[in-house]
Amino acid sequence: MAQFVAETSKAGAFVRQPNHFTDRVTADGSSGYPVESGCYRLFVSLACPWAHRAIIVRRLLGLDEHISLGIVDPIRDEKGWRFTLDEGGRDPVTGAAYLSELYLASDPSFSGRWTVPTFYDTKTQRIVTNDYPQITLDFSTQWRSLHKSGAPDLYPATLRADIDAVNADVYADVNNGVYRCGFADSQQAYEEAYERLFHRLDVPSERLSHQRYLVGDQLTEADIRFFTTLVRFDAVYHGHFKANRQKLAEFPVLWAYARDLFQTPGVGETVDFDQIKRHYYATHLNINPTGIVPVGPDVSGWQTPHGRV
Ligand SMILES: N[C@@H](CCC(=O)N[C@@H](CS)C(=O)NCC(=O)O)C(=O)O
Repeated sequence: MAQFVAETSKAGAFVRQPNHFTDRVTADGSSGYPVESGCYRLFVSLACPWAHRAIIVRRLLGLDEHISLGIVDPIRDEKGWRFTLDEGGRDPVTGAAYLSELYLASDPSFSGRWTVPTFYDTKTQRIVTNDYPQITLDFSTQWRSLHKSGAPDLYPATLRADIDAVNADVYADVNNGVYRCGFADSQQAYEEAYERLFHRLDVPSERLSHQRYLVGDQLTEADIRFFTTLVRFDAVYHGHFKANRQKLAEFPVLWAYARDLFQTPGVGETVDFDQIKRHYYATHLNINPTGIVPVGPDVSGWQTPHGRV
């Protein structure tokens, strides 16, 4: 039985649902949602790689001063993401007990999965977007007036074409590729996803042996997107999703690269291995019916010197 039946093809491959809310916050406000400090709330799970991108970019750009963060319980129940980490089991800003309440208040006909990240406007009390690839690009380009001084340019105009090309491959074969391994409902779909995943890990391994970052000589959106999958690799994807040709720690270049990113101020602090493991192992019960969460791996290696320059 597939993890998500509605998102499984006849051949047993996982085909991710499209994003439903695709409005945008813009610098000039032409979208109806202007950039404004203190108005918007980002709902995340610390376990979720798509949400993790937004957490990291928000932090690196200093937008944590301007966009509040709502964190759901890493373990969903049959009604989805819950605010059980908050006092009284309700999000303190919206009063919601479940993220689904915000989806249905924004669109009563919504019938897909309620997903994080969700970007919410506290003024109109509506979801602006759950379009995760656009959220971080807009943080970089539209929210510039509120970036902290010295914030990195994670999506520089001159590198955008390269960043977009790398992101497209990494999305298909790595970010979503691990899910295509884990949620495959046939041997063939799993093996295809597995081959593509490890091919796509071998290619940047070569590139990263002579350059510090994926595109150009600076940290960009491409590195953040790659990182959120790499940091989960040994803890969950290797075992739970059967992405097990190698562990990340067995790829010398990629492992050093990932540690370099982890040790970048603002990045490692956003990683919560406990919530990551509990979410995957205790939520996808089709894959792990006992719900037992593994004790390992030892994550102390993330702090060891990476030696990259
Ligand atoms: N919005 C995208 C990606 C975001 C996403 O998949 N988030 C996961 C967590 S990593 C989620 O919220 N899943 C909720 C669910 O499966 O019910 C999608 O719809 O597939």
